Amino acid sequence: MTDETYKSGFACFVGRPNAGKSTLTNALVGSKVVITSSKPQTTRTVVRGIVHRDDAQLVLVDTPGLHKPRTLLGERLNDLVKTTWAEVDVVAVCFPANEKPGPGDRFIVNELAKVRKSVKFAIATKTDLVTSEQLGEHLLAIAELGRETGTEWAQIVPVSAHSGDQVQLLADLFVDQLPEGPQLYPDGELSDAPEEAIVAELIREASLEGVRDELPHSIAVVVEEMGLKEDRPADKPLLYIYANLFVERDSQKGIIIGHKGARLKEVGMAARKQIEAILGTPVYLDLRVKIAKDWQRDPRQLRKLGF
Ligand SMILES: Nc1nc2c(ncn2[C@@H]2O[C@H](COP(=O)(O)OP(=O)(O)OP(=O)(O)O)[C@@H](O)[C@H]2O)c(=O)[nH]1
Repeated sequence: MTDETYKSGFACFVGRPNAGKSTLTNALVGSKVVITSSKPQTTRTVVRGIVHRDDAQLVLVDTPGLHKPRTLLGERLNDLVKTTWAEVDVVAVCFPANEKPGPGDRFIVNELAKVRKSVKFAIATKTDLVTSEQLGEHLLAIAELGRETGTEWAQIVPVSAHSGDQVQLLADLFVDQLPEGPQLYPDGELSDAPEEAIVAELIREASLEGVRDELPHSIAVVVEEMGLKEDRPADKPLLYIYANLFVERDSQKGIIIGHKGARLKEVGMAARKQIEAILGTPVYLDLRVKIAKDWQRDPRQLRKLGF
């Protein structure tokens, strides 16, 4: 007799920027889709990807980075992160194997240690970038960080999202932690995000390319209108997207738009290519930059922008 118990639940990746969380999410989901939540600005709220298996469904939730809050947005984001940690079945901290665990990692692990009831995994990501000796040292450093902070790692797992090494094992270990439960999403669904949210996130990502340090949290994207153009033949559809990109200040507007609009044009093209690849339809993207003054500090504007 086979065991027919079906399991379902949630896991969430945390880690410093560039730790490899999104890439690992994609590797687990098995699709190059950018996976996002039901709200705009998803990497800052919650990002979900869904791993479908015969025996289980694993919903991956991504959270924004935790940081020292300086604005109302910063505070809300940190609260959101901790609420998520307490609600998921597993919290997995990603430590890139090619970088020594540092103060940033310690900060995250310390905060996580305060959330007592969650099951915690440590993941050594990007293992393809290091030798086995280096990986060994890295794993010891992770274990040590656990001891120092009073964090009990249920698993310490080395993986490479690029080569695929151990990705399957990681999925199995996640599933082991899930409770018995029903299928939460229909077969084949990769994300519960409405298309508008995916599109907004792709535009935001493209607009941050190369200016992340200058404008870390200052950009919000709202898709105002999206639909198939009506006057097109059925075999030549064109998706019309009208989106606003909000920045806080005039100077930021200049950065986004660039000299004679050159940068905005690049952003639009990069975003359009990504959107077309994911939605499978040619896209006409109408992108405008607007100023929503100090939106991060203004509760009304935050609500309007989806926070
Ligand atoms: N060699 C190698 N590079 C990787 C691997 N996983 C991710 N990367 C690279 O590391 C960089 C960061 O990866 P992301 O997945 O965007 O990292 P993240 O943690 O989601 O980053 P944030 O969104 O900034 O928090 C990208 O350039 C990836 O291509 C891996 O397994 N091997």
